[in-house]
Amino acid sequence: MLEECVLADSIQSWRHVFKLDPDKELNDEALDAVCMSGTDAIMVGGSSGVTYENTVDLLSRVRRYEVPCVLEVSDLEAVVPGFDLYMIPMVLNTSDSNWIMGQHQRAIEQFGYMIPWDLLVTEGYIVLNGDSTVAKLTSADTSLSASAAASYAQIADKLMHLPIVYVEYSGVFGDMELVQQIHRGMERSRVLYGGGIVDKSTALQAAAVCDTIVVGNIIYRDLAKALETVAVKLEV
Ligand SMILES: CC(C)=CCC/C(C)=C/CC/C(C)=C/CC/C(C)=C/CC/C(C)=C/CC/C(C)=C/CC/C(C)=C/COP(=O)(O)OP(=O)(O)O
Ligand SMILES: O=P(O)(O)OC[C@@H](O)CO
Ligand SMILES: [Mg+2]
Repeated sequence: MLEECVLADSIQSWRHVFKLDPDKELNDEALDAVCMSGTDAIMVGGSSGVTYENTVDLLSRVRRYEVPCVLEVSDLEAVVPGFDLYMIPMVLNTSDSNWIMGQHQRAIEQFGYMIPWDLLVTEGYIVLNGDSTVAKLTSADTSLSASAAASYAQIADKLMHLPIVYVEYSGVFGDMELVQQIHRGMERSRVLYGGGIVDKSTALQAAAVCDTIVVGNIIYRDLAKALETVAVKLEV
């Protein structure tokens, strides 16, 4: 568990994050390897099939370890108390305001005084894999040029002062030149990159052009390869 005074600031030092999906099975041995890997944080989240029950279950299992554990909120029904931080996505490249601030407005109205504001960290999402669940769910405009994507990132950084720009290619390895162009334009926002990191090589390529890499699906497909990606903490 993180000390309260460093909670939201701690994201500034993250180089590597494992994203665990409550809707997917991971046995105790695999979870032990992930939590003891040296990763900077475990992010719990998914864009479908996330429930209160499977989120509580995963949190309680990760809590056996010292590693920070944060919830990426994708469904209000699955907001569980007890995480170190709550990451709040706002999708920048959609014209559906529901995913920019509609859900957020309803969440704030519903949770009201219960919201631990100091624990909330907003992520400006730029969703770029048109085949991903998250792109379909949010009707994201994924056919962006590098300069268009970089402009969205600048809105997050310079107009909205968001702490995080999340370049989301969930499921495929993205365009590293585009990610680099986004990263070069940032003054304050930290750039998280996720999508198709499947081994040390892809991890190193992504880590070279962003601040923090996020490794997801490969955990469930080839754990040894997933664990290789933590090497970016030493090599970049
Ligand atoms: C007491 C206590 C703990 C109070 C809680 C305080 C709190 C957190 C209050 C809520 C405040 C708030 C403003 C909440 C926002 C609510 C909400 C639902 C916002 C919408 C977020 C959003 C834009 C969701 C869209 C989907 C998305 C971007 C999900 C992120 C995760 C992601 C991309 C997963 C990867 O998905 P993918 O690989 O494509 O698909 P699979 O899951 O199938 O693999
Ligand atoms: O599952 P992958 O493709 O590793 O993507 C990680 C993360 O960005 C998903 O939200
Ligand atoms: Mg996924």
